[in-house]
Amino acid sequence: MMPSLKYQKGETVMGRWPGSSLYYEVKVLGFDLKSQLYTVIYKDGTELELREQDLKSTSGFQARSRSRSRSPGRRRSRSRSPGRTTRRSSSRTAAAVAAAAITDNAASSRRETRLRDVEVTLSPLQPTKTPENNGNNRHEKNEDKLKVENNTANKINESEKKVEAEPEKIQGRYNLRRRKDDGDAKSDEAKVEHPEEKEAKKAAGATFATPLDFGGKIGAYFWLLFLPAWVLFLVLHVNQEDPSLATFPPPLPPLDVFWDAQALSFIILWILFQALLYVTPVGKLSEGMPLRSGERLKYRTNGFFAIVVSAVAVAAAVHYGVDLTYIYSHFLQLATGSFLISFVLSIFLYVYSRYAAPEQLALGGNSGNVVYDFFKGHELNPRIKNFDLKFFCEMRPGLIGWCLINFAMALAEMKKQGLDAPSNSMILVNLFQLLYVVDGLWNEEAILTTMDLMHDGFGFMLAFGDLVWVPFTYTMQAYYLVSHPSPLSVPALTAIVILKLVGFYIFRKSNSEKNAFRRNPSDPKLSYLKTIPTATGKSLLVSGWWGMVRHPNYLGDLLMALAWSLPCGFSHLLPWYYMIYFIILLVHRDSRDMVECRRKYGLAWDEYCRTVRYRIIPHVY
Ligand SMILES: NC(=O)C1=CN([C@@H]2O[C@H](COP(=O)(O)OP(=O)(O)OC[C@H]3O[C@@H](n4cnc5c(N)ncnc54)[C@H](OP(=O)(O)O)[C@@H]3O)[C@@H](O)[C@H]2O)C=CC1
Ligand SMILES: CC(C)=CCC[C@@H](C)[C@H]1CC=C2C3=C(CC[C@@]21C)[C@@]1(C)CC[C@H](O)C(C)(C)[C@@H]1CC3
Repeated sequence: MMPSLKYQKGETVMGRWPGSSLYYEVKVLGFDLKSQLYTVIYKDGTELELREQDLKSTSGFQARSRSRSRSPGRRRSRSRSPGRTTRRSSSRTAAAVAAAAITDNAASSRRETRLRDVEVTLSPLQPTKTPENNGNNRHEKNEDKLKVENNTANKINESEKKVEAEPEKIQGRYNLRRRKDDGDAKSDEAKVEHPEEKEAKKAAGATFATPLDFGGKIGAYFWLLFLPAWVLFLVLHVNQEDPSLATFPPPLPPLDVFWDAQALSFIILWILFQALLYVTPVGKLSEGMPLRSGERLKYRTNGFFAIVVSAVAVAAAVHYGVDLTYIYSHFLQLATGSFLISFVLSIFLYVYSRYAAPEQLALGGNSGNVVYDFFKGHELNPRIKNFDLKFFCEMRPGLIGWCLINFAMALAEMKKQGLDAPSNSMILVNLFQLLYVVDGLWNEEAILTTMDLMHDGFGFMLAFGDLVWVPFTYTMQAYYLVSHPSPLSVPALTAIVILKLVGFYIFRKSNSEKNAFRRNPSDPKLSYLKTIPTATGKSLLVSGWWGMVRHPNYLGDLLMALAWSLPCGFSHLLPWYYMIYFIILLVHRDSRDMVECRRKYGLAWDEYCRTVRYRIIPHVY
């Protein structure tokens, strides 16, 4: 029993879908005094947390005529209603709706049919205007007040073929979030929000979290210590004459060897140089995916410009006598300097996030545990004015620095081995990884639809990953080749190049296909693709690359990783480190994504998984 509460445990009431005015039948499971939120469960088993204002007694609802609900005008107004969301529950609720959407549909064998061009048809009910309704949600008077029977809610009506319409219209029909063209989000919010709602929202944002990853709170301590230790191990290990497991662990140098003020200042200069290029008003301003608030951030996607200018600057420096092999000889000190910067940045990010609005926090980094949130990233998109720290760090200093380090290793190899030109293996590693980075920067906009940008907060994991892990461990193959020549026969070289190109083709095509689809689902160029609609407004691709396996981009990436290690031969495990790490990383990312998508899309995701059975490698995994 929950005394003196409006709704009691076990009671069946109507719960609002945050961001819309749709109501679903839910059962009250509990009430959290601290956050002042009710935990409710939908008929499909999805749990979420709602504020009292978003719950209504069932008696206040009555059935609405079907024809009214289907009128395009009404549909439009519904999709455009202000997204006064309960942040804490929005994504789980979306899953609930998605689940409802597919319930009636799951049994039918839609897999063989063309899955695109289907319409989500709601069977809504309208609440009568009871004093309770009016009292709790005054601002809703002008909204459609709808109740949807949970188990019959969003029928996939195959008979009603949706005409290939302009994207606006299609999004208007499905997208239940606030859209940019609905006007200024903040002013709308201001119109409808009451002080007590603000408080509830604050609480919602402050306490909601998705399930903990990476071993939870204890895991966060572990990773905080393990990741820097592992980089240190690799750097010391690769520096040995014999980097085999027989010389494990590598000897630890005296502490003063780690520190070099000059190395630190070079790193700072490099980051500032990249920051300068980032803010240069050259290149496109791209829009990110809609945030929970419905807002879309703008990003300066001038990465290709940045790498071209950086290459010119590096070439000029070499021309004027700068010895880039400094990077090889001071690798440890440069790594230490980068680590310090990433650590200080992470502390800044965490402190900065304490001043962020609840809706700006990352759901996955909002556990309430300082260490976990520090590690995972508390704020989703920390920005200083328009300078997006996560986007910048992920795409610029580390990524372009990776190519710079590889180039320096090629020069170091020539110097150390007395060569006039780098070895074939070194050229392959340099060109392959350069292609990877240049491609990432050329298609920089595509990163806006990846997990890191959409879901992961910016904290130690990514700051360290971007500034230390990428430049100082992804360069292991090139570093290894400096003192461990690995000659390649022509057939071996040809086979490796083919492998790289096949991997690259799969990687690029699949990433571009998803990115194009997410940006404009009704792009005529994608009209041949089959999709599963979900009630969140987004559809899932079930043919093309994303119909082959659930992560075709990971498959391409893994083939490329193999092509990066093969030129180093099989004498040591060290150059295979990236391949091994990458398998672990991508399998874990795939699992994280499965959990996230299951939560977002509910049964529609299960339907996708039934249709596309393999995760990364067709018929294997
Ligand atoms: N070199 C490196 O160190 C690393 C490279 N990468 C590479 O970065 C790229 C991005 O990877 P990552 O961010 O992990 O994941 P994805 O780019 O694959 O993004 C996953 C998201 O795509 C959407 N999605 C999933 N399935 C479908 C579908 N069937 N139809 C439409 N949309 C779908 C979902 O988001 P929603 O539905 O919300 O849009 C899902 O959350 C990959 O190529 C990966 O290989 C990644 C990590 C490290
Ligand atoms: C163990 C640990 C510290 C994990 C951090 C993981 C990060 C190193 C990676 C997470 C996702 C990444 C991506 C790229 C680099 C590595 C990180 C930051 C990426 C920028 C590489 C270039 C690609 O073209 C890409 C843009 C698709 C890719 C995006 C994901």
